[in-house]
Amino acid sequence: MIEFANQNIWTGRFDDEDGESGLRWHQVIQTQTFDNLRSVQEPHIALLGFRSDEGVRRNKGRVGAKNAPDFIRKACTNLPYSKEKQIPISDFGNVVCEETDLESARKQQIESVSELLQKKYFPIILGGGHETALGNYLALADNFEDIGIVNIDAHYDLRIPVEGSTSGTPFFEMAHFCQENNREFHYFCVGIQPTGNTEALFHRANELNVETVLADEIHSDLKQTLHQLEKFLEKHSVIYLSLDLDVLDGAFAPGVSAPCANGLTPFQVKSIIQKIIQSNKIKLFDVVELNPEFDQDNRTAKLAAHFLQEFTKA
Ligand SMILES: N=CN[C@@H](CCC(=O)O)C(=O)O
Ligand SMILES: [Mn+2]
Ligand SMILES: [Mn+2]
Repeated sequence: MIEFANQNIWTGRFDDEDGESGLRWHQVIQTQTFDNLRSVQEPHIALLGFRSDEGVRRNKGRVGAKNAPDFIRKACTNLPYSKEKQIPISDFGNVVCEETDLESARKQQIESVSELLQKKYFPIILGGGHETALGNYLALADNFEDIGIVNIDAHYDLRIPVEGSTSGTPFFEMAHFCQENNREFHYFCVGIQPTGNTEALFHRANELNVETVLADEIHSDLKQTLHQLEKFLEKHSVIYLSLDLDVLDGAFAPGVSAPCANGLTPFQVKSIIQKIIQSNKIKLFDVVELNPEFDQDNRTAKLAAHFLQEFTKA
């Protein structure tokens, strides 16, 4: 089910005395539906929420991520916006997971994201638990061949879907899809915590040729990480970027299902994101695992907004 974009979310402070240079997101965002959607000729962001935490529930996590998309929008509403230096943003509302029917919501998600890609939008998908990632990847795979996956996450999310798809299985399911469809699986996972992944997960990552950067490696040499990332970016024509907010230290990002010890700083995450944007190859970004119920002063949602601002730069 698709829930129409709600213009009432996009309200905030007005600085009319400053004219155009005082603009904020809520003054420029356009709400849109998929009816008669036309292709865009210039770079244009399409925000789409994925209101689901069914994957988190199935993965025995702390539910609440289904309400994240509107909290992220709220955190974006007062961000400054320059018509000259930023690209247009449209809000397409939310794909909604009804009750436990993640599979139907995913079908809708693949259709909607695929349409946005075909109409040349840059989709930014607001999760949702990390189950959000699978539909995004499958939509990309419908439209592009050589996809490099970058996941900024404390966890590999390479669990075997024993009882169906969960927030812990999406990258395993992508690998499985690739095997079934004779495609290559290229997965670069950055921010991994040895305390957050069992030996089985490290082993699976190794078997699937996953390129891993540990959180500690970033703490000791961010430049080296960016260099390693650059080499991965060079090898692929299309990049899919997923950001699981639990990669950030729990002190910065308490509003997640599984808060992180020894996690990354906002600056480290932003540097990684900037490097990926500079490649000009990114076709889709998702930000997942915000759980507003555990957030403090909306600081995790504000971090998500802080990172989203990077993608709007022309
Ligand atoms: N999205 C994935 N989450 C982690 C959760 C870990 C935890 O609950 O501690 C995982 O499955 O590995
Ligand atoms: Mn995680
Ligand atoms: Mn994850």
